[in-house]
Order: sequence, then structure tokens, then C-alpha cells
Amino acid sequence: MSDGLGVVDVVVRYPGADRPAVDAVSLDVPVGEVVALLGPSGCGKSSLLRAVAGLEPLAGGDVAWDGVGVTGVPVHRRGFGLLFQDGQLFGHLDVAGNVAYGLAGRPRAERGARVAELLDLVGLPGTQRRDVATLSGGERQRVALARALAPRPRLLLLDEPLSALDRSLRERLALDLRDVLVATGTTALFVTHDHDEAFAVADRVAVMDAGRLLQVAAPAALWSRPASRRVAEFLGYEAFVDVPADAAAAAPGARALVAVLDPAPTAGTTLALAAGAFVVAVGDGPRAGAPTGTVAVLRSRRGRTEVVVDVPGVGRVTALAPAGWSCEPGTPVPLRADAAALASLPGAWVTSEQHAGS
Ligand SMILES: Nc1ncnc2c1ncn2[C@@H]1O[C@H](COP(=O)(O)OP(=O)(O)OP(=O)(O)O)[C@@H](O)[C@H]1O
Repeated sequence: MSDGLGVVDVVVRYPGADRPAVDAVSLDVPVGEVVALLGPSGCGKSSLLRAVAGLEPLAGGDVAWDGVGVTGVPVHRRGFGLLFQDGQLFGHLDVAGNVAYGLAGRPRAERGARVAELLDLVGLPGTQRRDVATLSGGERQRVALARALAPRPRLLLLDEPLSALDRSLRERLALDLRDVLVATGTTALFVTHDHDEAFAVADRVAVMDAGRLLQVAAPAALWSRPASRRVAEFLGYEAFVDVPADAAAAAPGARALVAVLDPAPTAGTTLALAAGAFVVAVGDGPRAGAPTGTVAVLRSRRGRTEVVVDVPGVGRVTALAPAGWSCEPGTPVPLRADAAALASLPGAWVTSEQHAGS
């Protein structure tokens, strides 16, 4: 077992439930690494995090730090820090009192210096004397993060720490959170249901579904090589096409997808298509054998035009077009395939063990 957190075959089972909330999950988090637990609501992310913290009993398996089991060690003796969705600041203490909470027993000057250091780090310098009731939601979570980091926990466990904030604040805070975790060299396990957030914060992302761990990989590898259709769907891939044995006989859409991939995918591979797997070939005239889609919906998003098209042999997908481009629904438009928004899925089911650490 490596240094850092070791989760081995952990099972969490709630009384009366017909299946375990966490079903034989194994995962390592080496020292200094940030791992996001990502998955749909109810897949068992929080249960696994709570089991690591010691807040949920294990029905099976073991949790270890540096190879030493901590299963019998009470929550407050594990040396793990916790941060939840609502940071739950102490209302009767000011900002400094909250951040210094875990530093009881340290000399006053040391506490003061550590509080100042952390408030600088989380972007709230000089706020020691602020009443926490006057802080915004984002500021409260920054103070809660400073409080969790102050005692230098050997592992920080974060459960949806940004989910109570609005979207734009969440995106900014996710990047700040990553910077703070890296700057402090903190080892962390981070629960989220938002893949953008997981990709922004984590060194590796662990995808869970129905209590099981489906894949663990660095963000770029997860995006380009999802281990299964389920993982790809969860990441936002919206259509799937099986590579035909006889490409020449396939529909133009499927043929165009196969043609842009290098090396060419073998027959039987499933291609996963994200938004942008097709772009509208504005200005292209009709070409024999070129793919065409029929426009269903047009929408503008973040300065570009998304065109939902029905492509024979492929299905309904989101193609991209230049900002401002427009046409009537029902119009056939020429398309080009873009390899950057395509992933090839393995032909057979790949287990989490094969992918853990990839
Ligand atoms: N204290 C509990 N008692 C009984 N069942 C529970 C308890 N906590 C969670 N569960 C169930 O265990 C399963 C996993 O829940 P968990 O909260 O771990 O999922 P999650 O992936 O964190 O979901 P979310 O993103 O919605 O918080 C769910 O079916 C949930 O209803």
C-alpha cells in the first residue's frame, strides 16, 4: 500500500437498504494529491467520504493512512480535516476565532501568524475581526477552508464545498481552491457531482455509480478515454456510434467520424460524441458522400452557436457553428467531423481495478 490514504474494498451499508451505498471500493490517494469523487446524486460519494472520515462504520474493507489501518481510530484522532457544503462557521466567534479553532493550545503569536497566513492564502487578508454573519456565501466558504487547513491536516475531506454557491462564483472558487490545495501541498479527497468542478480541482478523478468505482484517471485521460459508456454519458458525451465493419457501406455521418480519427478505430469500437463532434461546414456546397444534418434547434451559448442536428446513422447531436450563424429549423446543413470532440470506448467492459491509477 502506498503512502497517503489507502481505501481497500470499503463497503458502507445502511440499515434496511437493499444494496450497499458503497460497494467494495478501493482507491489510493498518495500524499500531495487531490482526488475528486465524481458521480450522480445518490451514487455513494458522500458515504465513502464519511467512511474515510470515520463518520460511517465500515461493513467491510479497511481505511489506512501510510499503510496503517485507521478503522478503529475515532474521527478526531485521524488527523483528517473536514469541509462541508455549508462551512458551518461558529457564529459567536469572529473570522480569526473561527480560523484559529483547531489551533487551541498553540502559543498566541503562532496562532495569530497562522491565521494571517491562511487568510492571505484564501484571499481574505485583514479580515480577522469581521463578524462572520457579515460575510457573503463565498467568503464564508473561504473562511471554512482556512479553518480546515489551519491545523495542517494530513488529509482534507471536502464534501460538495462549493455547491451552495452560484455558478460563476463556483467556477472562480474551484480554481482558487485548487491553488490553495497545491500551495499548501494538501492531500485531499473532494466530493462533487459537477464534472467541470472535478476537472478544475483534481489531479485525478474517481467516477462512481451505484456504489461502485467505475474509473480513476487524470482529467485529460478520463475525457479522452472514458472506460465505459456509463462514464462517457456521465461526462456529457451525448451520442454513441459503433464503428461499422464495412465503412464504405456506412451512413456518411458515421463514415466522416471514422475518417477523422488517426489511427482509424477498428470495427466494433464505440465512438462517443461530445458537443462539437460535428461542426457546421459553413460555405461548403453539397458534396457527394459528405455528411448532412437536419437542424432541430439553434441556441447561442458563450459566444458561439450550438446547432442541434439529426444526423442519419448517428442520431441527435450538438454541432457547433460560428457565432451569429443562423438558419431555419428543418434545414439540411453540411457537416464536418472534429476528432477533438470524439472518444473511442473500449470494446469490452473494463473494471475499476484495471483503470485505478491509470
Ligand atoms: N444515513 C443514511 N441512511 C440511509 N440511507 C442513506 C443514508 N445516507 C445516504 N443513504 C443512501 O445511500 C445512498 C448513497 O448516498 P450518498 O449521500 O452517499 O450519495 P451521494 O453520491 O453523495 O449523493 P448526493 O450527491 O446526492 O449527496 C443513497 O441511496 C442514499 O439515499
